[in-house]
Amino acid sequence: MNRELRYEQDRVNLVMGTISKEIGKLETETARRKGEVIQIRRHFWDEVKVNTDTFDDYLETIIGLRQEAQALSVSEGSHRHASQRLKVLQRMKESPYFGRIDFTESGESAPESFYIGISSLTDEDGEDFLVYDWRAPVSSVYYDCQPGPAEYSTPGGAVHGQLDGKWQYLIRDGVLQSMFDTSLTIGDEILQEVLGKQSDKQMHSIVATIQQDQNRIIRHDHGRLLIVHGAAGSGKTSAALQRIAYLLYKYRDQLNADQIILFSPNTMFSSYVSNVLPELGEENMQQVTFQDYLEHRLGDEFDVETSYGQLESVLSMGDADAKSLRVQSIRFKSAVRFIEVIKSYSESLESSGMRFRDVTFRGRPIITAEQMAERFYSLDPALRVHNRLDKLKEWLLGELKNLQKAEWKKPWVQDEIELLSEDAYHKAHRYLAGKRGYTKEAVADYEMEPEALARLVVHQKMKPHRRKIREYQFVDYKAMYGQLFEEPSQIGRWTNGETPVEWGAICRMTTDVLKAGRLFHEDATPYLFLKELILGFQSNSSIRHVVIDEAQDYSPFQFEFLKRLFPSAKMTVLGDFNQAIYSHADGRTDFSALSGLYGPDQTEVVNLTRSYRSTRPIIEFTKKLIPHGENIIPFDRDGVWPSLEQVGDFEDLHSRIILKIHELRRQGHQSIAVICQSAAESLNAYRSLSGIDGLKLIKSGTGEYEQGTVVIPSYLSKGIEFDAVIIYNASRDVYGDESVRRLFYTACTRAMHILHLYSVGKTSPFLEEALQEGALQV
Ligand SMILES: Nc1ncnc2c1ncn2[C@@H]1O[C@H](COP(=O)(O)OP(=O)(O)OP(=O)(O)O)[C@@H](O)[C@H]1O
Repeated sequence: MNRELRYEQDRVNLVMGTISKEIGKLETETARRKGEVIQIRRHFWDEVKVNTDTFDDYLETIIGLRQEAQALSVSEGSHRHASQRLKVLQRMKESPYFGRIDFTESGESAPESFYIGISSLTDEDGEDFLVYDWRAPVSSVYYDCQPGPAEYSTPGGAVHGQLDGKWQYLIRDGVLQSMFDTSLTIGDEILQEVLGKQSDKQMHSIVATIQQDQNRIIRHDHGRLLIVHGAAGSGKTSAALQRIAYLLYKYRDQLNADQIILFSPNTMFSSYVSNVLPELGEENMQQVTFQDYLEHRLGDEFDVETSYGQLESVLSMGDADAKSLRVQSIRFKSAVRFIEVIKSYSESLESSGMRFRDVTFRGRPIITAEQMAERFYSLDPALRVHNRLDKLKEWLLGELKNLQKAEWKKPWVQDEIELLSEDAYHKAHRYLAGKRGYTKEAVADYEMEPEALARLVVHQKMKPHRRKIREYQFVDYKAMYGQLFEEPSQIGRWTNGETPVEWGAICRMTTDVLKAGRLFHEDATPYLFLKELILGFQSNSSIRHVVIDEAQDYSPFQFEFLKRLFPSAKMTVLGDFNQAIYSHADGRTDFSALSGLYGPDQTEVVNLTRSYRSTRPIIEFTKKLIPHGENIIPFDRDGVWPSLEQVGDFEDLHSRIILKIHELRRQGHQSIAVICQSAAESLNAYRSLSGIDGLKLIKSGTGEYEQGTVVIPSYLSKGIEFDAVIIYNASRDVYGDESVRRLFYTACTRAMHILHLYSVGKTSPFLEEALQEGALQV
């Protein structure tokens, strides 16, 4: 070992010693805190005297409860904090840092060395930093600068100086394996090693090898909207997660993980990425799918088609006319123009067209929809729709009260009283006694008046009606959305006379589906949007950052909706239009439709063109599947070229796939995916290949990504990666239509090390260029 390495190893030893001591202290601390939490939980009620006899007793009880809850929350918080720090230190024990910069600040005569790791560490006195957190201001120099003049920003202003050198360390279990002068490019050697590994069940953080353009995304900190358009495998998801960790660090006094929300394509993806933040000692942000949100908001009203359901339906349509109609419907209803239609339509409701539902009581309408419409339009037209609805609501509640007065003498009330259970009777007695001022002890003295009981019975009977009115269930949103499609020519009012091609047929199709109680996926957001415009938006102001991954799959309509839903949030949008798999994105190649969302001053676009996931030969091949693929730059990792086997029939196909999987397993590949176009094709493939041991079928409901050998539909493989990918049938029959090119590209770009394609019969035209240019072995 040369002198320099020995010096560095000694330093590693010193840092490791400090880490071990801190771990020791923290282990004692976490055990103590844990004991404290258990103790408080166990004796929670012992410490609180529950007494509600008098108001003062009641108040004392509440105060006692609150104090105990506070003590519990403080102890739990300290325990959580200590455990998180412990986890980080345990990771640092394997590798305390990964980088170093030698930086001479202007005015200083000698450089200072800054060692960079996943978290900060000071010496035992807490005075000197042994390791700087990768998110500390000075660490940006490591990711951003080349030797020479350099600067970094701090809350107190920019710090200028000279970067004298930049080093990378590979430390395993406290032993320095190697160090590289990485002054010019960060991490080629270490990146090679990281990327050459087998894929994992879960995504990992990339702190040690963040690249300069990715760092721009991570540290971006101005404007409301950051758009990242990047090639498959360029690190969009990774950068987004690192960005969240960065924001949590930078704004640790003002921001917590609950105020950040990540929109994922599906729950399997959510589980796949859920490890990155905890690995860095941060709590996970909230994760949701747009589909879950739709289901949550609309599931009670409709059978809502999922995005995958929509995709499957388009993929499986044999009738070309029906398919074209559906695709046109999807495109029109997802576009910016339709947002304007819905807005104008909702404005038009101010003067006419509001639809209501009869309020019925005991099976007969007591206030009809027509009466409500009449009342609504008799209100001051200067009032906004939702204000008029408020007034209508008050009127309805008043009407209900009047009705209550009229009802109590009716015979049905006596019938109900006779049918009251003993328990219900006693409850009513207690309740009325309380209202008459009888104390608990004197309840038995109260003699219930029959009239009071009758009124109470009617009041109770009307409870659900009052609730429905308070929830505005008297507004018939369904009818109002349906009304938009009742008379096809009316849309011209809101589109300057232009009517979309086939609009009449789209209207008929939509009306039929709505009548059947279903809602097409493309109608779900517009429907919700209309509902919110009518009633006022239900927004969530506590969310400060919204991160949308696989954003090419969201329609402009959905973005507009999300913007209104989270009015106080900044948005980070990550996507790749070459992987846009839904019909609404056809023809779109970038996020320009989003430029109007917050305006150009608030919007920044970053392009990532370097791709890391796959070996160079795989990227060279996949580049040839898409327009302008030549712009994608592969990270130079060697590997075998993708290969293609044409087979005569499915029997032959299955026996070859089985042999291939055995071969791949023998070579040590642990995650192998047989990627099919659709769910239907996946099911067939799975049944035919079920002899392979441990084979799993991934379906749209699969919640957790399990590693191994899987059969998976192309659209579900988004965002995930596999050591080896087998394209089940890259034939003209399956991938012949231009509309599935992006789906095909998405499937092929999932491969890290090996990509093998089969084709039953004629091959897909998407492969022609690759075949001609020798980027695919046959
Ligand atoms: N700077 C980096 N250092 C190490 N690994 C990286 C880096 N950038 C990306 N990777 C790796 O490349 C792979 C692809 O990254 P990621 O999934 O974030 O890309 P993506 O752009 O979201 O891909 P896609 O759009 O295809 O889903 C992952 O294995 C990730 O760990």
